[in-house]
Amino acid sequence: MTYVIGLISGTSVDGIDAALVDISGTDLDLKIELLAGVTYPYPVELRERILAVCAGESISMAELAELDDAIALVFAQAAQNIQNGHEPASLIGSHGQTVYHRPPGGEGRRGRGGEGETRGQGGISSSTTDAINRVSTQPLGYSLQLGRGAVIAHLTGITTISNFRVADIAAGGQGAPLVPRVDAYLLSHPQEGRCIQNIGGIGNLAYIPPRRDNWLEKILGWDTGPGNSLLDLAVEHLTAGEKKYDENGNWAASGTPCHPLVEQWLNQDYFHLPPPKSTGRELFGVDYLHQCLKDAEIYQLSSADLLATLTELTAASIVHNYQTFLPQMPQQVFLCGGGSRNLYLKHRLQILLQSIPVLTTNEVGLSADFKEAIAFAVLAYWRNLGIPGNLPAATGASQEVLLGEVCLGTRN
Ligand SMILES: Nc1ncnc2c1ncn2[C@@H]1O[C@H](COP(=O)(O)OP(=O)(O)OP(=O)(O)O)[C@@H](O)[C@H]1O
Ligand SMILES: CC(=O)N[C@H]1[C@@H]2OC[C@@H](O2)[C@@H](O)[C@@H]1O[C@H](C)C(=O)O
Repeated sequence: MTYVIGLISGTSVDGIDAALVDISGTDLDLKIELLAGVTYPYPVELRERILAVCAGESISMAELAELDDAIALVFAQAAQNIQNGHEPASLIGSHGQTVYHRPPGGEGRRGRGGEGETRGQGGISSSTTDAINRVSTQPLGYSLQLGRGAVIAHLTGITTISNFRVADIAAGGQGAPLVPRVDAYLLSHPQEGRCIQNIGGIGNLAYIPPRRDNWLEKILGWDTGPGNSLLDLAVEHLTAGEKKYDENGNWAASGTPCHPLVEQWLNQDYFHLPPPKSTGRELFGVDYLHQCLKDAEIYQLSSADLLATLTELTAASIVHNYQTFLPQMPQQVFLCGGGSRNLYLKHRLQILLQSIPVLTTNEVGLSADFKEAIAFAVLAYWRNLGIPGNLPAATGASQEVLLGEVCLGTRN
């Protein structure tokens, strides 16, 4: 029995998902039990500051330091609170808050894994020379998550693992998505091929073939495009900030999607980029939404029609990714993330996927709301055991690497 806390706030910036998880096993025998799952909302002012930075607002180094301090503090408080009523945890895996993500080679383009190790004649190895030359011609990705682990470890007294993305990026990967390896070990099926589709601010999938033969080598994953980010921004725009999202998709359900607009938007580069690929609000954020609003003007859409059309973009982009980049369609699709609560979006996905059942991970015993937090608890647990956490087939990294930097707590 190992009690681990997983902490994450994602691209929706809706709050800190905290999960207290009892973990056992290592990979094929990995087992988790969710003991507690709570989303701790950000203080309003802090959320606004984070969203401004995510939208590209310039801030000074002093402001960046203050923001990191504030985020680390609320993450540490979430770690303390999630343990109430339970045995203390021995480890924390904290994703932190993404405020900037640049895929290798710049936005929307894929990274390239490194070459294998070939020793030179003395001096530094030729692979080191190759790696240095490669970085000078093919820039690495970059991903910044605030809420540094050292502060969380000090405040909680618990060893904290954080900054999970940088090692994969250093190996030429996208640094995201990182959950596919966890999804594979927790949600594979002996006969059924499955897609585990997260719908957070950004959508991302893990494709898990049936658990037979060399199935582990065939697992795939990448970011499909927008999840809720454009929808949330549109609702905030339409309600002057009164509402943050479209509850159950009810508003969108009262409208009609404009299919010519969806086709126009699906023609954009990101949706045709072959995996590995990752994205964020840098692409599917405020500027993208403003362009969508301009595109929509000629169709004179109602608010409901606009939301129905943005919902259709999310649904159609997910299905487009499956039809274009998967070796074959899955037998089942399991949704997770807050978007899995959007009943209209789920309905549209079911219509577009026809006979392929669209379920949620709740129906296979894994919390759709806290799966990402659980995943970072598992990634920290693996890091602590010296087990790599990335899936090179998903991120494009040149090799498996240990994910996360370890900050020792005083309590253990
Ligand atoms: N009842 C609901 N109806 C419709 N949408 C909902 C509902 N509950 C949550 N959501 C959507 O889910 C979003 C939060 O989802 P989630 O917490 O998975 O995002 P995230 O983890 O921050 O994103 P990412 O996975 O991209 O990092 C909300 O902003 C909202 O758009
Ligand atoms: C840089 C970053 O935070 N990316 C997120 C984002 O949110 C969803 C999608 O894009 C995913 O790739 C990733 O997070 C999840 C937890 C991942 O790494 O698997």
